[in-house]
Amino acid sequence: MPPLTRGALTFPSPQSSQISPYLPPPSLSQPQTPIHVTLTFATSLDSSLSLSPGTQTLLSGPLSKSMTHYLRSRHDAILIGVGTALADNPSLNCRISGVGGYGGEGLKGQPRPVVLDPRGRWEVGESSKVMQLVREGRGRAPFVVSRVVLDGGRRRLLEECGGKVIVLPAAQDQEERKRIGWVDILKALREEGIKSVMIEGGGAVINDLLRPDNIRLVDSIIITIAPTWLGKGGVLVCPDERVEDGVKVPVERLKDVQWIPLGEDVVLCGRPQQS
Ligand SMILES: NC(=O)c1ccc[n+]([C@@H]2O[C@H](COP(=O)([O-])OP(=O)(O)OC[C@H]3O[C@@H](n4cnc5c(N)ncnc54)[C@H](O)[C@@H]3O)[C@@H](O)[C@H]2O)c1
Ligand SMILES: Nc1nc(=O)c(N)c(NC[C@H](O)[C@H](O)[C@H](O)COP(=O)(O)O)[nH]1
Repeated sequence: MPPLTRGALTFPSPQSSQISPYLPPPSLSQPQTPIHVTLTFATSLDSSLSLSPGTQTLLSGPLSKSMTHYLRSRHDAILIGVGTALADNPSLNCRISGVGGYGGEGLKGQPRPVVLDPRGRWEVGESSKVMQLVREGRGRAPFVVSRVVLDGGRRRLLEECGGKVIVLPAAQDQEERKRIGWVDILKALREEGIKSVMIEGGGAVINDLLRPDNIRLVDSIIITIAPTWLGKGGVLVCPDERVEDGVKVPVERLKDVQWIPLGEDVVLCGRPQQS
């Protein structure tokens, strides 16, 4: 057991064993289709991710927060939408004791941050926590997935520290041309050597992944439910309704379900029926 380092977290092994079956195996020899995807987020009892768009709301208690960092240690990459990058200025590193920067060697165990930013809205600058952690040797440089080539300044800043911009075309077969297809996004990550990704949100990203044509790409879903209501006006997890032959049907129901109490929160693990 490495010595506890400043800010390092631990996650108890009884709970990590319960969650492990939903995570990518430690060495993914068989390429997944195209990679292992875990969708994970924290929600209130009224299905809100935050009090309002553009604000960060702490929902997870200390134990479920540690779980998130355990999940981060078990994936090659963490992906968020640009709305979350702008609202939260997140660190997107792993702070579990024993990973690189937290008692471990180099950047071992640190996931690659990926920001889905189709129009290049994220300012990758000195004030970004992700970049501060890169400088401190406590996190990897981010990849930005975009439809546009970022300006030279931002591109250089990213590339100098090992990050990059991945430019992908807009989706062809979806009604919203602003989107990038998830198959294309996952394939591009696979080409970068990433075999597993945890997708942390926010609302637009989660609701997009819950569409019938996208949910089949998700291997596992791990949701922290906090004992609080945030009220109207929050950022909701509420995908578009699903209609088949003119009749409304459930969007999705999970299989292989487990409920794991973690402090005052409960964590729901499951797999989509269609994955
Ligand atoms: N509780 C949690 O676990 C949690 C997790 C993440 C974020 N949040 C909260 O969610 C809020 C942000 O959510 P949001 O919905 O505003 O933003 P978001 O993070 O979902 O980002 C939305 C943006 O992502 C891009 N995007 C999404 N899908 C895309 C696709 N298929 N192709 C191309 N681009 C795509 C678009 O630019 C879109 O505007 C914040 O308040 C944040 O604090 C909470
Ligand atoms: N598990 C979880 N519980 C929460 O209560 C909450 N607000 C988030 N939000 C997820 C989102 O991705 C945030 O941006 C990161 O949780 C910021 O966390 P870091 O700075 O990277 O530790 N996630």
